[in-house]
Amino acid sequence: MAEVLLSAQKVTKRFGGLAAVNGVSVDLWRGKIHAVIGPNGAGKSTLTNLLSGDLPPTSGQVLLGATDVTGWAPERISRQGLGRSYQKTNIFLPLTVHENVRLAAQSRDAQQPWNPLRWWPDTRSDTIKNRATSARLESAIELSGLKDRRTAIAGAMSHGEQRQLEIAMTLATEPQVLLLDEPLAGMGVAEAERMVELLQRLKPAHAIMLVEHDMDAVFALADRLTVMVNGEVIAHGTPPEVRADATVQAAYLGEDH
Ligand SMILES: Nc1ncnc2c1ncn2[C@@H]1O[C@H](COP(=O)(O)OP(=O)(O)OP(=O)(O)O)[C@@H](O)[C@H]1O
Repeated sequence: MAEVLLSAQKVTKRFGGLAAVNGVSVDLWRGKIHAVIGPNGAGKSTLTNLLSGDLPPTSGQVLLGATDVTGWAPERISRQGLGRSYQKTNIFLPLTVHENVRLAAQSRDAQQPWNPLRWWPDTRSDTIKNRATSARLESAIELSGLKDRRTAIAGAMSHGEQRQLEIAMTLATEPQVLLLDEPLAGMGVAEAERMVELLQRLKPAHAIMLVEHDMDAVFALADRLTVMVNGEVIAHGTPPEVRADATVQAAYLGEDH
């Protein structure tokens, strides 16, 4: 049976007098893609930041599995199993695909200060740790579809491949929950199709929240949608339910969808 891996309950974020996110609740299920859509300034990025710990909520609660992570630092939430990609690429351009993903995989080890084996150089435990890191690294490269590009310099790759690499780096930390902020932004048709395939590959093992402006991709991928306008949820449901919603039609989707 599918499980809820992340539950945001009535989260609110105020910036002075502005409620950028106002009492929003979202459940993310393993094996499901939950898209959050809305016009510019609707609060989608702010909501993502509240779930990842990049911003503390003014009120409300965020549960990761059974753990209340409200107010935790992003690194701690990441260790607890949440990975996110950002709108702006986070990769090291002079390094290869392999080197970038290795850094991300190693960052997971470096994030375990309580692990006494971490300080033991050249021992069997070190070898075991390195093997675990390598396994994470290889599976992230494979899953992201970059197996044949492992020696490519990141800065010389296409925009679409750079976004794939960013997802590979997120996967190297072995997240259960993935928050993806506009993974298709700026892509051509072929690149967007490749990214849609990648998201479909990631779906079975992860709970995914997708913030995306490309409505064709959203309606092709999403199991559930939340529609935000001015920080508020104006509709939520399955793609057919949302498409048929008169408020959504008027406020956002227009007549094309
Ligand atoms: N750090 C901040 N300080 C003050 N206001 C902010 C801050 N971050 C966001 N806002 C405001 O909060 C509202 C929601 O912004 P947000 O970036 O979350 O929207 P969005 O739906 O992600 O938009 P877009 O689709 O353009 O990325 C906007 O009015 C924005 O100006």
